[in-house]
Amino acid sequence: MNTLNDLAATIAERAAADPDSSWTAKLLAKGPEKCAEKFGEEAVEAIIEAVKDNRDGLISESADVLFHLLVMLQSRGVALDEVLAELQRRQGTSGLSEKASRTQT
Ligand SMILES: N=c1c2ncn([C@@H]3O[C@H](COP(=O)(O)OP(=O)(O)OP(=O)(O)O)[C@@H](O)[C@H]3O)c2ncn1[C@@H]1O[C@H](COP(=O)(O)O)[C@@H](O)[C@H]1O
Repeated sequence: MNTLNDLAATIAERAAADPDSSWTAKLLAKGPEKCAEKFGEEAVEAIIEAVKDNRDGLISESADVLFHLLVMLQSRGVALDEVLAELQRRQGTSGLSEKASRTQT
């Protein structure tokens, strides 16, 4: 998890950097919609590798997905810690129980 935290900190720093000097700064300068679009593209690429059962491709594309997720969060001012806190809150709650509680009327 340290790697993700370190990457989120780098991305936050890049928000104030010159777009000509950094891919992250360049993407952030294009706005949240572009960051979201890029995240979607990377997610689709990861899906394709998973369907193809290409292990190395899935690892590589998953790294792209995580990086671009963090850029998208940065673009909307959401901290990684907020997402981790939500995951922490869900710990111990079965996904099946949670789904059942939502579908009951
Ligand atoms: N983890 C990443 C990372 N993963 C992917 N990418 C870049 O994301 C870009 C998008 O990938 P694509 O496959 O879409 O390539 P593309 O050239 O845009 O292709 P198309 O637009 O033509 O589809 C590529 O340029 C990758 O290099 C990343 N760029 C940066 N980081 C991290 O962010 C740090 C800061 O990077 P800079 O902001 O560039 O200084 C780096 O030290 C890394 O730790």
